Amino acid sequence: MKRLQSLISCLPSYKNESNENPLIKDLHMDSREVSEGSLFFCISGFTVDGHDFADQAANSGAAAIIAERELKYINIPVIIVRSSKRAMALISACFYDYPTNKLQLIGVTGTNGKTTTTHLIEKILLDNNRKPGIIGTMYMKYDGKEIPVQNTTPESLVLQKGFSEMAKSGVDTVAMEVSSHALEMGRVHGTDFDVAVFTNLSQDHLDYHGTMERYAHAKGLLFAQLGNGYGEGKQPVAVINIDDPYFNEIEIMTAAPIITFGIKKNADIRAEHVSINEQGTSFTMTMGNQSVPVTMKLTGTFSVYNALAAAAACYASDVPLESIAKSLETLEGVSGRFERVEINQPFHIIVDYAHTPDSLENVLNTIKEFAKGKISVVVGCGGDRDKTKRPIMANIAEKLSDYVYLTSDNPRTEDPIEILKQMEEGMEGSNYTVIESRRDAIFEAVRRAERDEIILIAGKGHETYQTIGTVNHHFDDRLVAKDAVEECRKWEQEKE
Ligand SMILES: CC(=O)N[C@H]1[C@@H](OP(=O)(O)OP(=O)(O)OC[C@H]2O[C@@H](n3ccc(=O)[nH]c3=O)[C@H](O)[C@@H]2O)O[C@H](CO)[C@@H](O)[C@@H]1O[C@H](C)C(=O)N[C@@H](C)C(=O)N[C@H](CCC(=O)O)C(=O)O
Ligand SMILES: Nc1ncnc2c1ncn2[C@@H]1O[C@H](COP(=O)(O)OP(=O)(O)OP(=O)(O)O)[C@@H](O)[C@H]1O
Ligand SMILES: N[C@H](CCC[C@H](N)C(=O)O)C(=O)O
Ligand SMILES: [Mg+2]
Repeated sequence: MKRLQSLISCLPSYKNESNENPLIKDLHMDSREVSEGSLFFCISGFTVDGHDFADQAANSGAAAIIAERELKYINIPVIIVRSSKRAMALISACFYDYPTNKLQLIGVTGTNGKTTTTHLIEKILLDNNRKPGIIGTMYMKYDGKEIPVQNTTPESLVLQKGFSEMAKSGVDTVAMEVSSHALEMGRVHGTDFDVAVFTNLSQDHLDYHGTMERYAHAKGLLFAQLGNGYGEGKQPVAVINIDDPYFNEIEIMTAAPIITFGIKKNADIRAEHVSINEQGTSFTMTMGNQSVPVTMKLTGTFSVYNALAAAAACYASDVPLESIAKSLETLEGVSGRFERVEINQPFHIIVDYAHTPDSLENVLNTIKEFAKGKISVVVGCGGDRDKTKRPIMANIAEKLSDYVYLTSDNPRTEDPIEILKQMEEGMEGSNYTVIESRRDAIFEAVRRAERDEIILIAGKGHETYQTIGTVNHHFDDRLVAKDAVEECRKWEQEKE
C-alpha cells in the first residue's frame, strides 16, 4: 500500500488539482474489479473507452483515478496524464517496490519459439538449483503454481504484481515472453530486464503492426529498454539470433553487450555437426574454445535454435555450458509443441502450435525429413488476427504435404466460412478438403489415415478451448485426436 502522491511522483509529468493524498490499496484497470481504496486507470481500449467507467469505479470505492482527460461529476482525485497505459506501467512498478530490480529477468521475444525457449530456460535453471518463474502464453508459473493469464505478456499491473509475488516466494530468475503487442502498448514499460533474447522474425500480426518494418521495430523495443534504470553492479546482455535476416534491425537497438547464437554464421554460441532424426537432434555446442556434445529429444533445426537461445540466456545468467548441455538432454518436450499422440495406431499424429507461415513450414519440413508414408495436415487460421497469413499458410500446407484438411482454428468473431475461403485462395491443386468443424476434420483425417502416415494437427497446440464468437468451448486437439482413433477402432471392429 502506498499514498497517491508518492505513486504519482514516479511519473515524468501529470496534472493534479487535488490536495488529497489517499492510501492506495490496490490497482485496477477494469471498473468491474474495483474495490475500496483502489486506484483506477481509465484506458482507452480497442473495444470500449475505460473513461466511460470512471463513475462506476468511483461508486465501487476507488480512492483516485488516472485519466487522459478531465472527468465530470467525479468527486475523488483525478490525475491527468498523457498516456494512462504508460502511467499504469510506471505506477505499477512503483506500487510493488520495483520487483524486477530484485529478480534476474530474461525477456524472450521473436515471432516463433518464445514459449519453447522460456521452458528450456526453466528446465536448465531448475536443474541448476535456481528457483525460476515463467510468464507467457500458457500461464504464469512459479513455486509449483500455474496461474492462468489472458495475454502472453500481461498488462503491466498484472505483470508487476506477478513479479512481486514471485520475488516474495523466493523466485530468483524469471523467463518471460515479451510480445510485440506488449512492447508497443507499453505493458513492459518500467520493467528492468537483465537479458533480452531475440529468437527470429517472420510474418505474423500484420493486422496490428501493418508492416514487417513496424513489427521488427516493436520487437526491437525490448532491446532499446535493456539496461534502462538498471540495478547496481549488474550488466545487461542481449542474446540475438545471428542467422535471422532481422539481426541488424535488432542489434542496432541496444547498447548492451551482445551474445550471438546460430548455426550458419560465426556465432558466439553455435551448433556444429547438427544431426536430426525422428527421435530428436544432436549437435556440438561451441563457445570460444569450449565444446560440449548435446543430444535432445526436441527435433527439427528450429529446436536447435531454441536450444541455443536458451543456452545463451542461461550462460548470461551464470550457468556453465556443461550443465546447460546436460539439462537439454533430459528435457521431455513442451506441451502442444510437436507433441505426439500415440495410442498404438498404425500411423502417427503430431499436435503442434504452428500458427504462422514460418512455423508451419519449419514443422512440415522437419516431418518430411523422416516421414515413411504420406503426410496430411489439419490446419486453420485464427479469426480477428492477421488475414494476410491465411492463403500463405494454406499454400505451405499444400506444398509440403500430400493432403490438407482446411478447418477452423479459433474463429473468434469472424465468420469461419469466410476465413476458410481466404485460406482456400492459397490452394493451387485439389488435394484438400474443407471441413468447418475442427472435430470433424480431425476425425476425417484419422478415418482416412494410411499405415505410416503422419497427420499434423497444427495451430492450437496446448490450447484447451476453441473460441467461437466470444464463447470459449472446451476443445483439445490431443483429446479429440485420441477420441478419433478410438472411434475408428470401434468402427473397424464392428465391420469385422
Ligand atoms: C488488442 C489488444 O491487445 N487488446 C487487449 C485490450 O483489450 P481492449 O483494448 O479490447 O479492451 P476494452 O475491452 O476496449 O477495454 C478498455 C478498458 O476498459 C475497461 N473496462 C471495460 C469494460 C467495463 O465494464 N469496465 C472497464 O473498466 C477494460 O478493463 C480496459 O481497461 O486489453 C485487454 C485487457 O488487458 C487485453 O486482454 C486485450 O488483449 C486481447 C485479449 C488480445 O487478444 N490481445 C492480443 C492481440 C495480444 O495482445 N497478443 C499478444 C500475443 C501475441 C503473440 O503471441 O505474439 C499478447 O501479449 O497476448
Ligand atoms: N525457433 C523457431 N523457429 C520457427 N518455428 C518455431 C521455432 N520454435 C518453435 N517453432 C514453431 O512455432 C510453434 C510455436 O512455438 P512457441 O509456442 O514456442 O512460439 P511462441 O513464440 O511462444 O508463439 P506465440 O507468439 O503464440 O506466443 C511451434 O509449435 C513450432 O511449430
Ligand atoms: N498468440 C497467438 C496465438 C495464436 C493461436 C492460434 N490458435 C489462433 O487462435 O490464431 C496470437 O494471438 O496470434
Ligand atoms: Mg508463446
